[in-house]
Amino acid sequence: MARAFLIVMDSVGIGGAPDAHQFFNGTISDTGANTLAHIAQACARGEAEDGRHGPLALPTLANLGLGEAVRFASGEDAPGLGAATSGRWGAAQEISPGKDTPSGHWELAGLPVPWEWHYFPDTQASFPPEVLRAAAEASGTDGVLGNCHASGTAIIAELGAQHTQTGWPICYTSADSVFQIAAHEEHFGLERLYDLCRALAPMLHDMRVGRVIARPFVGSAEEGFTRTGNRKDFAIALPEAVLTNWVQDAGRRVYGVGKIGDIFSMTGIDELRKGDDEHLMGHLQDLVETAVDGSLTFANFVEFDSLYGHRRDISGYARALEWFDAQIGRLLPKLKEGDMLVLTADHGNDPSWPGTDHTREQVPVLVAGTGMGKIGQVGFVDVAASVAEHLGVPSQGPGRSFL
Ligand SMILES: O=P(O)(O)O[C@H]1O[C@H](CO)[C@@H](O)[C@H]1O
Ligand SMILES: [Mn+2]
Ligand SMILES: [Mn+2]
Repeated sequence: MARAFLIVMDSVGIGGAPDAHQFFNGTISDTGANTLAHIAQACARGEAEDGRHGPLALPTLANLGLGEAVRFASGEDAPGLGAATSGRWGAAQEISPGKDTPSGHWELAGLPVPWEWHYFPDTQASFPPEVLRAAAEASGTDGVLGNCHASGTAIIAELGAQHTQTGWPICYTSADSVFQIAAHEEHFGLERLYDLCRALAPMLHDMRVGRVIARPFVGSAEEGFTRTGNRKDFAIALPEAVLTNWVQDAGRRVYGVGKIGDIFSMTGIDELRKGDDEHLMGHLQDLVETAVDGSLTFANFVEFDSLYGHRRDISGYARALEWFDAQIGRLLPKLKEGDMLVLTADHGNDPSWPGTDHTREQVPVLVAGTGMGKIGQVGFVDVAASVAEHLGVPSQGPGRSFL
């Protein structure tokens, strides 16, 4: 029986979103942002030489049609990424009014976000007094630090010492609909940080804030502060059934890999495997060998976004892409008869763009296992419809299969 592997390369956008101009932060819009093309162009110019060298080398993804998808979506060149030779390729546009992880994944799973997210303003005080009061009360402190838009690594460098002295949690946000709380794992306590996030989540979800995110860190003022892998997202619940539910309701098994569990609040997921991207790749390789007939494996590889996109690290992003490409190259020959593997993304995060936020872009849709050729223009929801059709389960969303 057919199996499906749906793999999200977090933030690997390919430019060309027709509504990019609407994503304007008061200084610059996302028009022209192009994560993949700008990385490839920087590599070709010899400007991404940290831990790697030369033009971007993604032979497996290029064979599946990644270079073609970039050129199709945006008209921009992706040097080093030649013509498709083995896969089916297209470019997908998002309609949800958000360029964040939940919006992208929900829509890829067949559900465009049916509401406007609440965003906190990029002003001197980002959060309203009642939210600040609730945060201080729930943490048992006299106040909170931060209360602003920030990069997570920058704000712990700036306020980490004050946090360990006062015990006050660091609350910050971004261009996404998020309320993030950074706190020291030992001084403040990891479980206490999770409890704080859990306590605040209902109030923030009622305001249509998509996620409350625990951002624990360790270290000292002398040695510097570093975030740990114990990040935890408390996401708003999905208002309707999505691909994972459709598959599960048809009596099939659904494997989640990485952040998928958090993003879908575990709805429709039978089994979740977690870890850093290297471990996730091990889980994926294992699932290609062991996932049961008729199953869906839904994976997210987040480090493109979290370690390199937000940090505006072009070399690091290129290294991560080259590592990922080599791993997928090892995995494809292990696919079984009847398997379909789809590679896509949830939004952009152009490391050459000003700021540290996501960028509104189209995303690639690369399909292995169902022949080759151009799919062309599709919507995010069409990914869910296509996976459902491949598995032979009823598609309940607005998408149309491109198979
Ligand atoms: O700068 P850090 O803390 O990594 O924050 C990033 O992580 C958040 C959640 O993915 C995004 O909204 C972005 O702001
Ligand atoms: Mn994302
Ligand atoms: Mn992100």
